[in-house]
Amino acid sequence: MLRRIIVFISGNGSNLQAIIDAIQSGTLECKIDLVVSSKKTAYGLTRAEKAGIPTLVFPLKPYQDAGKTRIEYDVDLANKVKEYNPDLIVLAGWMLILSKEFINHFNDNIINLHPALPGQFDGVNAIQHAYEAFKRGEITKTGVMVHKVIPEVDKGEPLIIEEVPIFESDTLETLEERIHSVEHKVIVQSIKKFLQI
Ligand SMILES: Nc1nc2c(c(=O)[nH]1)N[C@@H](CN(C=O)c1ccc(C(=O)N[C@@H](CCC(=O)O)C(=O)O)cc1)CN2
Ligand SMILES: NCC(=O)N[C@@H]1O[C@H](COP(=O)([O-])[O-])[C@@H](O)[C@H]1O
Repeated sequence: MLRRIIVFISGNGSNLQAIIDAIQSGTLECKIDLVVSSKKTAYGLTRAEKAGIPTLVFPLKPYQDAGKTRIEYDVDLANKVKEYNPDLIVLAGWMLILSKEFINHFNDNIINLHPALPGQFDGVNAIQHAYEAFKRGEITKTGVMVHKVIPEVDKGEPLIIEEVPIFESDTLETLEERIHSVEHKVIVQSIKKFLQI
């Protein structure tokens, strides 16, 4: 029986595309049941639609505008996602912190892709922070990890960690390109490892 995943995005979706491509090439034997986006403008939604994958746009702003809480948002999102009973939820550029009220519905079956080494640059803009730290002479390398999702942001147990070198000749753009290339490989490896497929 094919294992079923749901992919969460908020933007470009190049990592979603890497998963789609791996499935279509037969490298990854699973099915994307749904792509969830926190942004209606996310290009990843176009990628999903082109691949025939159902999408759910679930922005936070209507909740904020209605004076509702992040918990209410998370509970409603969890109830929608639970209907699919996924084997795994993959956060691939999902830019919202999920509360325990969401996480606890899915029995630790949530993983997140983060463009930094464990404990190096948690949160948003990790690649930029790494580049600036390199320019200050504070680090010589960065990396990519996929980790289990727990309430503490980017503190979950890593599944895969891959170091990424930074060169003196790098610009932020060349470093971003190198990191994204590693991400597209690691995200597929992590799904295979987690699902043991
Ligand atoms: N409970 C968890 N939720 C999420 C995790 C996690 O490890 N535990 N990983 C993140 C992904 N992520 C880094 O890898 C990350 C994304 C976004 C933020 C953040 O500060 N978001 C702000 C909004 C920022 C914005 O709108 O630009 C927020 O949620 O208020 C931190 C880390 C996904 N969720
Ligand atoms: N803290 C989470 C975070 O920074 N995630 C990062 O968002 C990008 C999404 O790219 P994509 O939309 O092209 O897949 C990726 O670089 C991913 O590591």
